[in-house]
Amino acid sequence: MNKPVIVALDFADDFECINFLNQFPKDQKLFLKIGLEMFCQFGYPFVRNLRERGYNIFLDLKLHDIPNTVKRTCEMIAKWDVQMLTVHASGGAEMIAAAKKGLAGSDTKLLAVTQLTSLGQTELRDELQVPLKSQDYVTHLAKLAFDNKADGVISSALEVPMIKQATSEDFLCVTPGIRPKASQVEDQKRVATPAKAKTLGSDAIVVGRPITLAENGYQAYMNICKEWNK
Ligand SMILES: O=c1ccn([C@@H]2O[C@H](COP(=O)(O)O)[C@@H](O)[C@H]2O)c(=O)[nH]1
Repeated sequence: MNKPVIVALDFADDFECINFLNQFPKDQKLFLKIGLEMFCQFGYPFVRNLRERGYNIFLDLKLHDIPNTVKRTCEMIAKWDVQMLTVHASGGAEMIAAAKKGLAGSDTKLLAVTQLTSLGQTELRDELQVPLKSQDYVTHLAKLAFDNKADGVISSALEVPMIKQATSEDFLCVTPGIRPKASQVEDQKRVATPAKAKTLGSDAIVVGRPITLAENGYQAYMNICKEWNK
């Protein structure tokens, strides 16, 4: 897989989303992330519609439930021909393994979310009561995901070298929390620029608001691609 810039489609309505996509040239091969906001409103027909238009799809549902429920959900999603799906690594070894079993026979990559990029060291310690350093916690969850046959993880770009060292160079590190130098950080805590993510070895970056809220979304996307592909 080429190292893609994945655009997070966090829109309140599908009309706004399609208008956004119409800014891009027809032959632009886009990798799109559908998250909870759009999936809860528009469901599978929306996913199918975008697949039929030729887009690659990262379905970011962050599943987190008992193993049987996650497995049965993954069996359904396995029929949807999406390229990536997320579960929470903190759901545990059995749940991650069950998700992978559910996806058997499909080409969907299973990615486990480690520590959300909106959580920093303070939140980890004071709110979640995890006594580890953020990088160690992320690496621990990544190792759990690797040992239970996930294809990769979601982390910040900052942890990628440690994750690759603890798992394998081929273990996918897909990194949100990407902020080009000039943009606001908003609710993200562990952030990196596209250039920094590339240097650190991310396999794909996920970018939402710096593109979707830009005055010219296409130009913002192209600027990020230029920095990422340099
Ligand atoms: O740890 C995580 C896991 C998922 N996300 C998702 O990525 C995008 C980021 O959007 P921005 O607007 O670029 O902040 C968003 O859809 C999140 O749900 C994440 O940010 N961090």
